Parts: sequence; C-alpha cells; structure tokens
Amino acid sequence: MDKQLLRKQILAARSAMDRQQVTAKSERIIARLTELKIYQDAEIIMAYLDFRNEVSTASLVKQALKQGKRVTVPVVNRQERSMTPSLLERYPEDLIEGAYGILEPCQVKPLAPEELDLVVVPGVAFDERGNRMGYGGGYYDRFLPRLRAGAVTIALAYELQLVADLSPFMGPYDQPVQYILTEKRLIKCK
Ligand SMILES: Nc1nc2c(c(=O)[nH]1)N(C=O)[C@@H](CNc1ccc(C(=O)N[C@@H](CCC(=O)O)C(=O)O)cc1)CN2
Ligand SMILES: Nc1ncnc2c1ncn2[C@@H]1O[C@H](COP(=O)(O)OP(=O)(O)OP(=O)(O)O)[C@@H](O)[C@H]1O
Repeated sequence: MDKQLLRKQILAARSAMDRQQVTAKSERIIARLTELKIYQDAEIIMAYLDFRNEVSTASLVKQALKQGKRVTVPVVNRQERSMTPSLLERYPEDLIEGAYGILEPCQVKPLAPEELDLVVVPGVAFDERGNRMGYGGGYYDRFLPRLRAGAVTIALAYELQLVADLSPFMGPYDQPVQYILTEKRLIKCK
C-alpha cells in the first residue's frame, strides 16, 4: 500500500465517527492526559486546535488555562510551511479561523519554541515506535527539531489511527513523537 492510500483510509475511518464518538473518546484521552506527570509538570504547553474529527483538545485548553498554565497554539505560515507557537489567553474568545480553516489566535503573541515544556501533536496515522504521518505539509517535521532537548512530545490519536509499521513511509525529515495517547492506552515510544 502507498502512503497516500493509507492516509486516505485512516482519514475515512476517522471521518466515519459521529460527534458522540469523537466527544466520548476525546474526553477519555484528555482526562488521561491531564493525569500524566508530563502534563502536570508542564508550565508552558503547545496544543493543536482540532479540525476534521481529530481528537478534540477543547477541554484540554480550558483546563490548562484554568490551572494557570501558559497555553500556546500553532499559527501557520503557509508560504514558509512553518508554525509559530502563539499565546492563547482566552478560549475560545481570542480565536478566529486561520489557514486550512483551523482556529488561530486573532492576535499573534509568539513564544520561542525553546520555551515549550510539552507539545501536544496531531496526526493522521501513527505506529508504536512513534512514527507519524500527517497531512503532508511537513509542519511538525520542521517544528519539532526546534524544541529544547528536555521538551516532551505527545500525540493524541484514536486507536483506529494506529497502524503496524509506518517506517517504510518515513523520510529523512520525519520526526517521531515520544508518546502516543489513545482512548485505550499510553504508548511510550522507542
Ligand atoms: N489541528 C491541526 N492543526 C494543525 C495541523 C494538524 O494536522 N491539525 N498541522 C499539521 O501539520 C498543520 C496544518 N497542516 C495541514 C496541512 C495540509 C492540510 C490540507 O488541507 N491538505 C489538503 C491536501 C493537500 C494540499 O492541498 O496541499 C487536504 O487534506 O485536503 C491541512 C492542514 C498546523 N496545524
Ligand atoms: N525540515 C524540512 N525541511 C525541508 N523540507 C521538509 C522538512 N521537513 C519536511 N519536509 C518536506 O515536507 C514534506 C512533508 O511531508 P510529510 O508527508 O512527511 O508530512 P507530514 O508529516 O505528513 O505532515 P505534517 O507534519 O504537516 O502533519 C515532504 O515533502 C518533506 O520532504
């Protein structure tokens, strides 16, 4: 099977979930995330803002803000294919629709990638080694190498997004994640 076909199949399975399933699984995933020491220890996090049936991060962002963590979300530069972590102070008041229809802060308040303690990563497909396939923009592949060495990366995914082995599809730029959290389990990669 080729990469495009695999991406299409996983996206079809994810799209087939209804709102109730998305909400129920997402709530379980976020509840588990907030119990993890890597979350509790993190003072500055970057969370994606979900679109298209991704694991919903709404309750994560709300809780983190309430707990006094600094929350940043990606602001995309389509020309450069780059992302900037931008401080989000009020959810959802401070958000507007940005590139690809994904919500972004209406006013960009950039933080340096080195300041982040925890990065919550989206994706289309993963394997247990932490290999990740996204939408093909290479945004996280360009971004993750800019984190400081002590930063932690955790992907949120439904169990249906896990595949046996993505390594045949991985290239020189592809960045693995350290953890994958699903509605069933926490995977510590490599
Ligand atoms: N919630 C969320 N935010 C994110 C990401 C993500 O995966 N999820 N990204 C993670 O990287 C970046 C956005 N990456 C994206 C890359 C491509 C497409 C997209 O719509 N691609 C077209 C097909 C290709 C094309 O037109 O060039 C498509 O899927 O229809 C969307 C988002 C930054 N923010
Ligand atoms: N650091 C980089 N410098 C230059 N090109 C890069 C870099 N990282 C990735 N790319 C290129 O960008 C494209 C990304 O493709 P790939 O399918 O790996 O993205 P993806 O991981 O699925 O997407 P995303 O990270 O946006 O979710 C590839 O053509 C890759 O060669």
